[in-house]
Amino acid sequence: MNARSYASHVQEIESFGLGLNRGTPARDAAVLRSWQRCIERHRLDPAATCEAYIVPEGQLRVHREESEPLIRIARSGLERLYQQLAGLQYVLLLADRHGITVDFLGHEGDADALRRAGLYLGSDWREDRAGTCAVGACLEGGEALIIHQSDHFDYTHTPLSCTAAPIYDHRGELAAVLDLSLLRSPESRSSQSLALHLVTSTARRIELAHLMERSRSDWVLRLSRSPDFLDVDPDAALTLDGAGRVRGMTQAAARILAQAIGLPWAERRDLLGLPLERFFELDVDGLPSLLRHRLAQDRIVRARDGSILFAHAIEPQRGSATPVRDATPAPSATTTATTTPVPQALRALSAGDAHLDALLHKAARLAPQRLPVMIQGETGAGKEYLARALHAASGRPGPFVAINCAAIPETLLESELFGYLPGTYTGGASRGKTGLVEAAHRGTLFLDEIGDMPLHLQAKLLRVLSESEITPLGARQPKPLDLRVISATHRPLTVLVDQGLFRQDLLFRLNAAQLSLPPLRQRQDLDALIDRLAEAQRPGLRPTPEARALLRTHGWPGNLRELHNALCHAAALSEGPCFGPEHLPETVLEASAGLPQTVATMLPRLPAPPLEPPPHVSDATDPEDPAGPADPAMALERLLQRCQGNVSEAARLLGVSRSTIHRRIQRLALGERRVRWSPADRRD
Ligand SMILES: Nc1ncnc2c1ncn2[C@@H]1O[C@H](COP(=O)(O)OP(=O)(O)OP(=O)(O)O)[C@@H](O)[C@H]1O
Repeated sequence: MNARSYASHVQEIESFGLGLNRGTPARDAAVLRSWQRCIERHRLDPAATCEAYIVPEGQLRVHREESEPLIRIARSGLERLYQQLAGLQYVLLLADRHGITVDFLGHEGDADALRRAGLYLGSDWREDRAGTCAVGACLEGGEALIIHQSDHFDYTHTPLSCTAAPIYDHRGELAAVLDLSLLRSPESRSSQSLALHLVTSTARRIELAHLMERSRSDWVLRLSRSPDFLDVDPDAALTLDGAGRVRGMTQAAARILAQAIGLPWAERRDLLGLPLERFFELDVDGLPSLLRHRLAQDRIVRARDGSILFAHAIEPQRGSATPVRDATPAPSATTTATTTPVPQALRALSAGDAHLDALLHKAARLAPQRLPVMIQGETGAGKEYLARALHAASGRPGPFVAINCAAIPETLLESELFGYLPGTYTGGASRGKTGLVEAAHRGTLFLDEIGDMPLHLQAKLLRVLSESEITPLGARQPKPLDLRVISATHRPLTVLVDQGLFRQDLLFRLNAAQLSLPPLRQRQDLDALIDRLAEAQRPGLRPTPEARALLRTHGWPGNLRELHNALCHAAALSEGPCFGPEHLPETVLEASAGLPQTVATMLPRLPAPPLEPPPHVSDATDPEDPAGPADPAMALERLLQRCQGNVSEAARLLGVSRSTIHRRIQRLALGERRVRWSPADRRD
């Protein structure tokens, strides 16, 4: 500790406490308010220093469980923000309303330093414990702010620069704080202005996503000061019941409503239940005129305080008369007096299919246990989604690490899985490498396509699982490991066991519990799924009756992946609130051949599909055939499109194995990355 700067830090705060330098222009007003609270309300001593505090694991689990719906919704926003800042050493924390970090993204290479500094899962940043800090001060003041270096009250935290924004729930209650922190930062406080902007806009988007998710049976009114990004990234949103009364709002919407009627911000909860016409020259009957079929610049509303806004109304979802879900479970896949409650992460996977709901009840009971689970299902049926939801519902503090055993070349699989010490390999990383198995310590290891794992690695994996410890290549001492394993396969593993290609003892260990996902063609919730996935593409987007008829008729060999792709296609080609048959991919349109004449005549004409693949199909689409298209990535992509993303079908056409196709996908960087881990997961 640098004695001089420690002394001057303490002296500045003590002088402030004595009223000697109040109003100093060098400090932001929010910082001074927090210092004052620390001294007068929390009775903290600036001379006392205290290391960051990480709550015990059991306590963290309770906090994560309580925040689970928010964590799930916030996660993609967090990941996008983290990617935007890649390489800048920022750490992202999501803290709950009690100041406990319930989600975290940071570079695992710095894990020890981050944990010591409190930039870690479970860290407690309440102001009355940690003194002035971004999370604590944001929770107290309810405003976005920067707490830069010596703004911190406790000298221990003065190397950090932290920027935080509040996340409010639909009732206007402060629900969480999003924080962007740096272990080491430039001297100038203004260097964090961009971080302030990013963290504020991400918090706004999380609030919007949260509101949208819980408002399926309500009208949604989105508002912006300018028409430019109104339909894609509005400033604010509120939800209204059938009588036009306010049921929910984002923070920005609460500010607009409060300002419109001159209500102080502190009384924002009183906005709920008031009719739309109290705030605007508009009532519920006027909402249809604000649907997206009109140009954004023509959708103008005037607030009662005279301000002008641009608006976008979204109708309640048809057939979704279900009351709003919050912590309240939906009628299916949910709670009864006698069954385990189904956590939101799992509930989100079903749109009302009875078979799937039963499976999700079983999954909810399995989630908190360490029992290995085997997920079976056709390609694209959502095995990895289910594994992620099991992890989210497990409360395990470590990361979710997914490995596709078919996608990693056999020669690399061992080092990827188990890691190695420095100097083990010529050409290996000089610092050695942490394997993916170890990276999943205290979290969940998802082994996709487990049937493709070579026999000698099966033996090694079995040892790791039986002994709960791992010995990286080149190491003498094993390291203890706390792992939950979920595996998935579309192959009949018992047949592989009979053929001597899969170890029976490993199979017994991996499938202690089984979950079999139904293929999409057997699900009863297809209609609701179509609406949900279309909504995710573009709010309000729906199929025309003809397009819906086609989507219902299609056999969906590529399951949810294929449905997702079809709706991306439809969203990309259509404009306005509806998409028709002409916006669907050809593979779906081909189903029109089997439709009743009345529907078939409404469809666009297509060239007749060939009954057999043309004889040159394997040449023309083989990405490695010199006679094929010049761009192997394009050829492989075309082949996969033709097979609706069905890797088995593509492999059959090319006469190669599924793993070969997976390897080519990876080498040519097509589609999703098949080996994934959260940025926080790697320890090398
Ligand atoms: N519950 C879901 N809701 C929305 N989309 C989903 C869902 N499950 C899966 N998808 C879509 O399907 C795609 C494939 O999902 P996932 O990777 O979980 O399938 P899989 O069964 O593991 O596939 P594979 O066997 O090919 O590895 C996802 O990227 C997503 O687009």
